[in-house]
Amino acid sequence: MHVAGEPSFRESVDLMFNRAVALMDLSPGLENKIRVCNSTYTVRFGVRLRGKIETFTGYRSVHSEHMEPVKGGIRYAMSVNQDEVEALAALMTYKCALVETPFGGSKGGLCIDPRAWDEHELEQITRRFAYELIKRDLINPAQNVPAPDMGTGEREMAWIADQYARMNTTDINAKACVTGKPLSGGGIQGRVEATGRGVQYALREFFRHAEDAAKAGLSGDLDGKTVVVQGLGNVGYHAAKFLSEEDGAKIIAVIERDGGLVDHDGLDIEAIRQHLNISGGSVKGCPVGQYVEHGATLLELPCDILIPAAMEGVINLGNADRIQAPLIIEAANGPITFGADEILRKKGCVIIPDMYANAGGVTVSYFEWVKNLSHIRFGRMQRRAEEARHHLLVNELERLSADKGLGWTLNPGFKESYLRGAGELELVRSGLDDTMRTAYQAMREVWHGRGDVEDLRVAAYIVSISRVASTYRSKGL
Ligand SMILES: NC(=O)c1ccc[n+]([C@@H]2O[C@H](COP(=O)([O-])OP(=O)(O)OC[C@H]3O[C@@H](n4cnc5c(N)ncnc54)[C@H](O)[C@@H]3O)[C@@H](O)[C@H]2O)c1
Repeated sequence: MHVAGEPSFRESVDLMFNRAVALMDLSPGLENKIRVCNSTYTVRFGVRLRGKIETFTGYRSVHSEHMEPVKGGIRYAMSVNQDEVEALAALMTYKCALVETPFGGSKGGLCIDPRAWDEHELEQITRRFAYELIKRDLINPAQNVPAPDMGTGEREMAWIADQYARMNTTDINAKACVTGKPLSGGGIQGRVEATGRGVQYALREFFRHAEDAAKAGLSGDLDGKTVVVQGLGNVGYHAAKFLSEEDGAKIIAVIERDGGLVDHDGLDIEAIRQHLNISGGSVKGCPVGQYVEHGATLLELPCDILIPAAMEGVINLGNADRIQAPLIIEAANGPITFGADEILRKKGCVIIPDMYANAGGVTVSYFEWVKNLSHIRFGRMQRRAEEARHHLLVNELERLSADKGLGWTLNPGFKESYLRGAGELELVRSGLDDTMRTAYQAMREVWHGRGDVEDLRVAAYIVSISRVASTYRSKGL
């Protein structure tokens, strides 16, 4: 969503980057090297469908290869364009650096309305798109590893993995070419809900710091907090479900494409999701809550926490001054434009930035990638011999990483659970929780520790950019 007169999504990301580097001591050359997108491949391919040839346009951007493989989702939407894909790829670079997953940043997209095609047609289109990217090493376990994003999920990732395996029959690591796969196809437990789970863990961590919550005029924990969620897709649904079912938060409004639902006593998220499944994604006619036709106006509802979890640019110069939430957590990528960010900051609104807030997805994708490369199942160990093998593997991974200067570090929570022989889901959750806490601490130290950093977004950029810069300094360009 782009409002006339505002910078594009990519320009908005660059302007936010510039705010941070203005407070850092980087050479202009290195600063520019980190900011720019390394490459964007555009592909136009034809597929014979419904008796005629349809031409589709897709992209895969690689923002930074300071670490490889590069990582980032593939989005299916009619609004996909080069500017958007490059902005999202840049955010992936900063996100991976912030949560210390050893990846560079990438992103892909296909201009398509996935709802306009049947499943077998989508499979044909996805396999052809994947073929174009695979043959150029833009999907590859060692170089470029996609994942789901808006409009794609486990199903599309399974098709991509299978397409890669067919084209690379001798690659023993083929499964690691993409993450977010179904469990039966080499996926990992907890990946589907990982981004929403990460939003929950991020909010829990925020409220653990009374001083931070006080900056938004809030206190206590999540219990009883009123929440508005935009987008009840993968990220928004899981975040809303976990916050309401496990933390006692009250979801008072949900905003979807064709309207919104309001109930000041709290909405039943599971019931809305069931309605969306039956109605094909429409909230109209939902027996839960009161229907509001112009859903976007609900972003302006008084509430404690606003969670935009749909798409970029939804909080912009057109509505920023009417937003009343004192705390916004960017579950979507780029939901607040550069101009709106400034207005909200001046009003005292605290924003938990996208590169941190939605990093749960890439964090668990990292675990899935490690699982695929290790070729052993994760989870509770039955026999001591097997346990010993796992100990060896963890130690070996770390030794290899140190020897080759790869900079891989196994996150401590993940390693501890792994060595204890915990179940796979426990392993994933504890690793994710640990990651979200550690990354928050890193941002917080910069936010509170320096007199010139006024918000969490700039703090997050400073942490990320410093890490990317130090990789370049140690390895060379
Ligand atoms: N899926 C992931 O693991 C992941 C990870 C990190 C970030 N993200 C980001 O989160 C956001 C959502 O991704 P997702 O995977 O949940 O997508 P999704 O396709 O599963 O869900 C998106 C939801 O938003 C709704 N929506 C779209 N446009 C809207 C609008 N203008 N107003 C209200 N609702 C609208 C859709 O109907 C859908 O229900 C994107 O910005 C994506 O880049 C996703």
